[in-house]
Amino acid sequence: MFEARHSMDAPTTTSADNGTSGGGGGGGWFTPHTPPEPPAGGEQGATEGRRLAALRPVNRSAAGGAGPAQRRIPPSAPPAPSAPSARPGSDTDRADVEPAADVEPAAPPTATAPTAVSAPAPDSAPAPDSVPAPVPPPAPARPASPDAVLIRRTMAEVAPVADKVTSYFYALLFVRHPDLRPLFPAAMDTQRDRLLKALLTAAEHIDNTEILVSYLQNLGRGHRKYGTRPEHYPAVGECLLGALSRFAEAAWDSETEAAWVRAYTKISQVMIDAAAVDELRAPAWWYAEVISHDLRTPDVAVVTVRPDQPYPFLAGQYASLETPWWPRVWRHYSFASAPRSDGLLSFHVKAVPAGWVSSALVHRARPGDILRLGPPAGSMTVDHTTDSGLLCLGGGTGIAPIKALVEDVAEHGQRRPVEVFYGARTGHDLYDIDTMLRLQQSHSWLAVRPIVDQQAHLQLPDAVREYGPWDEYDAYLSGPPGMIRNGVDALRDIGIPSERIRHDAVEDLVAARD
Ligand SMILES: NC(=O)C1=CN([C@@H]2O[C@H](COP(=O)(O)OP(=O)(O)OC[C@H]3O[C@@H](n4cnc5c(N)ncnc54)[C@H](O)[C@@H]3O)[C@@H](O)[C@H]2O)C=CC1
Repeated sequence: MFEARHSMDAPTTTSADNGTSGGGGGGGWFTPHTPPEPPAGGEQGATEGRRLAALRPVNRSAAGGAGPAQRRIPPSAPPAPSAPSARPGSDTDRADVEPAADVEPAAPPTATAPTAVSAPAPDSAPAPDSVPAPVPPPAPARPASPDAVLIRRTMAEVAPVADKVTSYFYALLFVRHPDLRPLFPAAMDTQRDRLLKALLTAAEHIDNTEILVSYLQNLGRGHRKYGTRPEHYPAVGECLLGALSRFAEAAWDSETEAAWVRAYTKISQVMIDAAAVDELRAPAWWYAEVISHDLRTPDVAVVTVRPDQPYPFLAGQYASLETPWWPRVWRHYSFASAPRSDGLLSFHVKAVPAGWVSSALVHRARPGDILRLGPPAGSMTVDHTTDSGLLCLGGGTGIAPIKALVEDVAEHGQRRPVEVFYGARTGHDLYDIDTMLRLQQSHSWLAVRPIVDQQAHLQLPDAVREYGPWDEYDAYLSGPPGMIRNGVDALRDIGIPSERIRHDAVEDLVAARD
């Protein structure tokens, strides 16, 4: 729940679960814009009192609020946040996967799971030597557990009224627990949108402990930056059950309620435990000062920042990022370089209409501004235990992590072939082609092929079919959701097995315009 993704946080996945499951049709999982309905009084108070006790996870955390790292003072005071004057739209630059691809609004833990569960992530914060293992092929389907059956039945009933359930849930949460309101962004549209999507995923994956736990651990760690504390979880669970029982009347009975209580207790416990472990070794967030701001086109900027503390990550991963102008609104951006000796991080940001964070980063951010960074996430990383070639498709600003992967291969000194297909709508949109061509000049194992839609009269995935063979290659895709979907189809068509195709989960990339 809760914040789904990551948001994901934006989970990375292989095409074996390409993130297209669930939530795509029907009930408006991605675009609810109806105003919240007021909660219908306290009619469920007594029942939910019982639930509250049942939902309370064990608090194993040594902490509860911000640890020492969170009490840091930014190098210089960020500008005073201003209240949003318009709805946050979709910062489609990867990140918003809030989609809008990137939105990652602050939220207390709402239980949840990704609509597309990501490839298992490492338990610990990524370190340069902790490359995630390749994702194993999916296990053969097992019969659903009784709890999963009940949960899915609930989800099927609420799917057509997803907007209402989401609105009701947040209304309930903020009326009953007004102290939690400050953890969320001022405008809640995107957050409302994410909740049920996450629930749907939880329902779909409740039996898949390995993947679910891994996802939830990431989610728990990622929630630290919101100020989420263990005691928030029961409140969220209570309101979740309140909303589900109201809108899934036909399916709801004591057994169903018990199944949800078990599921939520498990979900919240995994998140709380992961956050507690993470608290011992990493800050909940990093302050990062903008060091340079390079406007490459009227709407694409390369933003380079210096974190206030060491920031370990792997090439191919991404971070959530908050600007001082839109507090508690987070978007995901991929690191555009492999880790550098000077500790600087770069992001490629495209301003999109109604994309609050991306527009601020492109049009407002200047050297000296202070941003906040969440922990690194994602497993679209290079497997250095093999010498397979890398077939990389980067569409638009999706070239950012591809460039990082190329640098990573270069630093490891292996002579493995890397073929980069860099797609853009027009020649002007190939804003990073000079960098990519310079890399090609320096490395004989690297081939960079720009594909301009207007000139080639075809899009990136189709262009790849004309080259090859790709039998000895692992594939990496990064770009808009449509490119990922079509790219995965094209690559499977030409014989690359799903488990050798890596990309961030499509949900996390869903942009309003796509
Ligand atoms: N900024 C970042 O760090 C990252 C951004 N992204 C995502 O990349 C996207 C970049 O957006 P833009 O630069 O506006 O890219 P764009 O929309 O201009 O597309 C770039 C290229 O991708 C291909 N493409 C687009 N849609 C396609 C489709 N439906 N089927 C097949 N091929 C298609 C085309 O070749 C096109 O020229 C955003 O959705 C963003 O969320 C992904 C990873 C990292």
